Amino acid sequence: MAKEIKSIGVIGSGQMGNGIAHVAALAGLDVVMTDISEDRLKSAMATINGNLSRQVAKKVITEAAHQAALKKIKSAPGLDGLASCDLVIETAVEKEEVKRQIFHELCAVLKPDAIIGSNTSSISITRLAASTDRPEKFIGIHFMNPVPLMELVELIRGIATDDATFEASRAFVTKVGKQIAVSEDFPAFIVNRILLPMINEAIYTLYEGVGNVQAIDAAMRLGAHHPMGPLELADFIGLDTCLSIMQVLHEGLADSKYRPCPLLVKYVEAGWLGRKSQRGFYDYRGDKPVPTR
Ligand SMILES: CC(=O)CC(=O)SCCNC(=O)CCNC(=O)[C@H](O)C(C)(C)COP(=O)(O)OP(=O)(O)OC[C@H]1O[C@@H](n2cnc3c(N)ncnc32)[C@H](O)[C@@H]1OP(=O)(O)O
Ligand SMILES: NC(=O)C1=CN([C@@H]2O[C@H](COP(=O)(O)OP(=O)(O)OC[C@H]3O[C@@H](n4cnc5c(N)ncnc54)[C@H](OP(=O)(O)O)[C@@H]3O)[C@@H](O)[C@H]2O)C=CC1
Repeated sequence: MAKEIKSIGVIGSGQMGNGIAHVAALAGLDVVMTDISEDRLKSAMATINGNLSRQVAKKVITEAAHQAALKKIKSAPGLDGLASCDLVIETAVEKEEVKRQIFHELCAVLKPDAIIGSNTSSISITRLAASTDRPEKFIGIHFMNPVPLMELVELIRGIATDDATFEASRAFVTKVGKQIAVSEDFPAFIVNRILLPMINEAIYTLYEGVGNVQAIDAAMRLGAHHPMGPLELADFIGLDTCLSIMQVLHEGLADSKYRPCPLLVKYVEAGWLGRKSQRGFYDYRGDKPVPTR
C-alpha cells in the first residue's frame, strides 16, 4: 500500500514553490520551504501571507485557516531541513543542469523511502530521475500557475516510477484539492505541449508586425475568451521559463515548428523576463502595465 504523505519539502521559493507551500499548508501538511537565499525565503513568506489574506478577503478561507497554514510552513536556506520529509518537490529554475545538481545534493540528505517530485514544465522525468539514487521513487508533479487558483496538476511517470510512488503522489494531489491529468513522459507533457506553441506563435505575430502587444492580447481575450492574452500570460509565466520550454520542445521533438521566436530570445537576453523582473511584453514599473511594443 502507498505510504501517506504527511510532510513535504519545496526546493525553490519562486512563484511555483511558494504556491505549492501555500496549498499544502492549507491542506494541513507540514511544509519545509528552501531556497538559495534567506531574502528570497522572506519575500516568499510575505507573498504566501498576502495570497492567504486575499483568500480570506474573498471568503474562500477563514482567518483561522490562514493563521494555521502559516504555522505549518518552516523556511530555511540549504537542503538539510528536508531530511525527514516524505515528499520533496523541486521547483527551481527550468534548467536541467541546475535541477540535476539539486538532486545530487538532495539524495545525500533525504531519508531512503522519501519520494522526489519535480515541478518541471517540460524536461524529461526519466532523465531527471536517472540523476538520482531512486528513479523508482521519482515523479513529475506539475502544478499550474497561479497554484492557489488553478485546479489542475499533471502527474508524469518516468520509465522507472513505481506504483507506490504514483499512488502516494496521486493521494497527495487530491489532498491539496487539485484534479489530476496523467501525462506520458514526452517533452512539455500535455498542457505546455499545447499552450506554449500558442504563446510562441503570438510572439511571432508580434515579431512579424501583424499586431502590437495590445491588439494581440485583446484579440485572444475578447475574440477567443482566453482569461489572459497570450503575451500577458507569457509575462505571467516568465519569459525565461517560456523560452526553456520551447527549447525542450524544439530539441526533444526535432521539429522546426517549435523554433523559439527570436524576439522571445531577445527579451530573455535583455533580462526582460516578464512580471518577475518588472518588464517583459509589458512594463510593470508604473501604476498599470504599459506595452513595450
Ligand atoms: C508554464 C507551465 O508550466 C504551466 C502553467 O502554469 S501555464 C499557465 C496556466 N495559467 C493560466 O493559463 C492562467 C490564466 N489566467 C487565469 O486563469 C486568470 O486570469 C487568473 C485565475 C490567474 C486570475 O483570475 P482573476 O479572477 O482575474 O483573479 P483576481 O482575483 O482578479 O486576481 C488577479 C491577480 O491575483 C493573482 N492571484 C489571485 N489570487 C491569488 C492567490 N490566492 N494566490 C496567488 N495569486 C493569486 C493573479 O495572478 C493576479 O495577480 P496580481 O493581482 O498580482 O496582478
Ligand atoms: N512559471 C510558471 O508558470 C510555471 C513554472 N513551472 C516550473 O516550476 C519551476 C519554477 O518556476 P517558477 O517558480 O516560475 O520560477 P521562479 O524564477 O519564480 O523561481 C525559481 C526559484 O528557484 C530558486 N533557485 C534557483 N536555483 C536554485 C537552487 N540551486 N536551489 C534552490 N533554489 C534555487 C530561484 O532563486 P533565484 O531567483 O535567486 O535564482 C527562485 O527563487 C520551473 O521548473 C518551471 O518550469 C511549472 C508550472 C508553471
